[in-house]
Amino acid sequence: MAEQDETFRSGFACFVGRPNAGKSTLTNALVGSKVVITSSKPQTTRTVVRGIVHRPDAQLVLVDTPGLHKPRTLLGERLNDLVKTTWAEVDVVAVCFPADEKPGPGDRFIVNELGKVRRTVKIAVATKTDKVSPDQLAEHLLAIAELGRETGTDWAEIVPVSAQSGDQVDLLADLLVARLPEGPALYPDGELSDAPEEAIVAELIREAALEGVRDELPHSIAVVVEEMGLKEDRPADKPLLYIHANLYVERDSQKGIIIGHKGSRLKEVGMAARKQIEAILGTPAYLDLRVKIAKDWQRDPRQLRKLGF
Ligand SMILES: Nc1nc2c(ncn2[C@@H]2O[C@H](COP(=O)(O)OP(=O)(O)OP(=O)(O)O)[C@@H](O)[C@H]2O)c(=O)[nH]1
Repeated sequence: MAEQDETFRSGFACFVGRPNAGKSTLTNALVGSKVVITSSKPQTTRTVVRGIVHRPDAQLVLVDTPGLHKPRTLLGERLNDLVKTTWAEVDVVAVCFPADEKPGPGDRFIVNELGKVRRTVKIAVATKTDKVSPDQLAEHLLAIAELGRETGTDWAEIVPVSAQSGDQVDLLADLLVARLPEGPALYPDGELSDAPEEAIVAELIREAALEGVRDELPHSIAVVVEEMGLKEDRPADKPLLYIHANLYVERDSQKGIIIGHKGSRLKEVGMAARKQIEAILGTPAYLDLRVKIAKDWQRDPRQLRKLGF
């Protein structure tokens, strides 16, 4: 009997490519009707969740990064550093090369920079394949492979797709999902439009806190983001997002589980949550996490309101 693979995967991918490469259209094609655009304040976030692909076997979160530019100023350089930080934190980066245009210097620059981010899986996507003949497409795929060789970039896959006709879009989804780590869904299923960033941050902290202790603390945990904003004393090119969040449990014993020996577990929770938050919001973050006891909050309407339920 064939064994069924019941692994659930979740993680982050981003599309990069020169302007007009077809990134947005492809995102929409992958996400389908379930488009989720989280509202975000441009001054606090540099990465935006563009869409979430919900599948029975996986959740793929597509994030946006600002365009990478040839740096002409120090600020430009710092911005590019931020892009690279995001690239390093997502699980897979897909570079889009429109099939109706030859890869050029702009593409080379992006691929070169991406090549410096060693760990992240890179996939090349030949977009807009409906616009070219099979021969032209073959030539295009060879040019992408060649660009990979010249820049020392190891393409995990080279996939031709047409977001317009839908051709190979499912295959691309499969290939992206295959590169995600095993893990639970990061967002609730279904519509999540305009989820405020605070709610996303709270959910990520909650997930991190429950990791590994789900049996001991089934639902007795709530997270409230008390304060969140860019620190004002930072230079514009070195933003730091300050987040103060309270983690509420019901009992003293639960507090002990969350905090761990000499605070070791809480430290891990904070680090794991911070990494996810930074990957989603694209800004380095400082997370001030405190554990509090809200006795029997699950049964107390006043407490529940305070906790945002
Ligand atoms: N024929 C065809 N056109 C496409 C396809 N994908 C995108 N386009 C068109 O190409 C143009 C650019 O597509 P976008 O998805 O906006 O490209 P983008 O990379 O997000 O562009 P920027 O936001 O400028 O970076 C639009 O006019 C799309 O309609 C495709 O698969 N086939």
